[in-house]
Amino acid sequence: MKENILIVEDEFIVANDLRIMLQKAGYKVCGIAPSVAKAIDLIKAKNPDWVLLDIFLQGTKTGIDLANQLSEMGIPFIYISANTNQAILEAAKATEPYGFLVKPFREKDLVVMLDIALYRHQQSRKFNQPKEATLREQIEQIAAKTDSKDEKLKQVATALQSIIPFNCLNINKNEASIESEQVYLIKNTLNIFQVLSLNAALDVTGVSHRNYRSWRSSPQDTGNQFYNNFEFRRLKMDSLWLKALSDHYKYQSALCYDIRLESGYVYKLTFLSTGLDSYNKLQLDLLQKNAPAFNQLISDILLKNDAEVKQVRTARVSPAPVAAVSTHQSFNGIIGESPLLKAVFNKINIVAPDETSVLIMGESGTGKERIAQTIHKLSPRKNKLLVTVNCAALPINLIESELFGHEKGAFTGATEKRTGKFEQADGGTIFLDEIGELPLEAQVKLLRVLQEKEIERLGGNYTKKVNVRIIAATNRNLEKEVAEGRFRLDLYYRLNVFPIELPSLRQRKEDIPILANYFLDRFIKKTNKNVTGISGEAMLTLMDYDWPGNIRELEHLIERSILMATGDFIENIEMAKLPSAGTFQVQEGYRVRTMEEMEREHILEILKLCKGKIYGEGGAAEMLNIPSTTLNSKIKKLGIKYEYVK
Ligand SMILES: Nc1ncnc2c1ncn2[C@@H]1O[C@H](COP(=O)(O)OP(=O)(O)OP(=O)(O)O)[C@@H](O)[C@H]1O
Repeated sequence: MKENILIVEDEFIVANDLRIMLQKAGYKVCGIAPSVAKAIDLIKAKNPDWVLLDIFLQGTKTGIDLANQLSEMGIPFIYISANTNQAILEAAKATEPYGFLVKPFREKDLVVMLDIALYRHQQSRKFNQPKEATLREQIEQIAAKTDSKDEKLKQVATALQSIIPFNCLNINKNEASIESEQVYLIKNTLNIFQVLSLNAALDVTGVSHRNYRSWRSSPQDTGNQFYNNFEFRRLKMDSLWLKALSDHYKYQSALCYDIRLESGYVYKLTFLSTGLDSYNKLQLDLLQKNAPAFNQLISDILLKNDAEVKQVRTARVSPAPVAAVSTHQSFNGIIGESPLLKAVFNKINIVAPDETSVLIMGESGTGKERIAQTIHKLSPRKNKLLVTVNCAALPINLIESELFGHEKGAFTGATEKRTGKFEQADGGTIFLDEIGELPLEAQVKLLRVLQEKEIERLGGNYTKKVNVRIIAATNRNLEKEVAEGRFRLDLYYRLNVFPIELPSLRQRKEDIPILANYFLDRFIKKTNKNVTGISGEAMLTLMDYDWPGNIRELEHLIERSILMATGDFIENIEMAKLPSAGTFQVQEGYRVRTMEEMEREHILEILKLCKGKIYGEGGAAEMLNIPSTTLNSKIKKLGIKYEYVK
């Protein structure tokens, strides 16, 4: 039995057409609502599994207002609207729908959109549940320990990082006087959490008790809300204490959430981050879902011990020389302990045992391939092959034959039958690196492998079932590739079921010492140099750099520095010079575009500019100065479709 769907649409004819299409596709339609109020009534009465909703409806409320309520109720939804105004699309996108279908649409588009949406929803349900349970369990375990309250709070702060990254968390009883419970969990430059009482925080920031008391009277009604960038600056104007704290520690965004205890007391959680744009609605939803865990944190840890919170002063410590040691704490060979990386480990643990496709996103050199290897190693497929394909390195005319194989005589030069990478990976995993470089024709075939689990060799007229898990990686923004017609939307949705975003090295600088130490240890074993460590000064140089080449750059730099070192320690670090403007450099991993690709991009750009018009005055043919018949045949040959131009 297919899902029960509610249609929220004020145009009766459109709603009725939709109903007929859905029923034909086997779905049950539990009602049609022309307004948000009616939709809420129907949701209560009929309990739909999904909602299809238009944006502009009868009454004052829009589909976007309803979408926010649907998220709170945990009901997935898809927009169906004729509206393509950018600002409205942005607002709709922020509600995180499972899809957006632009009217008018074909019946086939609706069915495909729903099919993909259902699939993604099933997957996200599967992966979200254990995450919520984990935080509750973790806090339960920490609360049960015999450690001191400060120690427990530090452990909680670390555990929380996988859900909400922050540099400071303030837990504060509403309407608290200066003596009452409030605590600051502050991450210092060495990535260690410190527990500060209010008095200690005042001390560190140099704010007097008198000032604080007078500032406290200023309105603090932050509610459940996030404040990035400009909003954060405005928030600071409302609370001078927040301003003093944030200016001292350089916080630039906040996420506020109120927790009501059974006793009726309300505690305010304020997460602060040094990032400009660190918080979003998704994290507010996560806080809401994890409210019982925070309740427990306050009741079972914060309020358990009435003794004064020990004052710990922050101090900027210059790192001591780091000596190379041969034992490294690692997560299956992935070095690093930053909360951002730990969040990645958490995701790997969740997804590795599953069959789901994984999409790893991150800048070049952040370790995407290493993550793929670890997922394979921790999966039930570990005893089978992990086949790696670098899509960017394949010659464009051989990509399909490389991936799917070919029969003898399939094309000129195909003198032998060839088994493709997918067949080689049968039973195991295929890692498709730089997936954003895959041409559209190969994308269609890849989609087929994902949907039907079968491949077709070039020149073969039969299909073959394959059982392959797909891990893909990209350093491109695939959403942008989709928007520009270079990447198929349906393939993107299929691949993006379980995204893992790898932070750049500059986002997790606290990992630099441990990584540098790891590479140092690895390389000194290979040389006969007597280098035993990195000086504190040299380490500061490493910490101050921005690392455009990420871990790969650090790895090469340490190798070079060992060779250059003259004493026991690496004292001098010579950072690579960035190419000066105007110098053309082919970076590692960069693929030179073929003439055909450049031509395709150029034509697409002009077509967009002419809004798809080919012939006549102001048409693309005129702009490109070629006959429209030539342009037409190029469009066909290059596989440019009308929908890419819109
Ligand atoms: N966390 C880590 N611990 C230790 N070494 C790492 C880690 N991450 C990456 N490396 C090393 O850094 C180098 C670059 O990593 P990798 O090739 O996985 O990056 P990538 O993101 O796939 O790069 P590209 O996008 O250029 O393909 C490799 O030598 C890898 O072994």
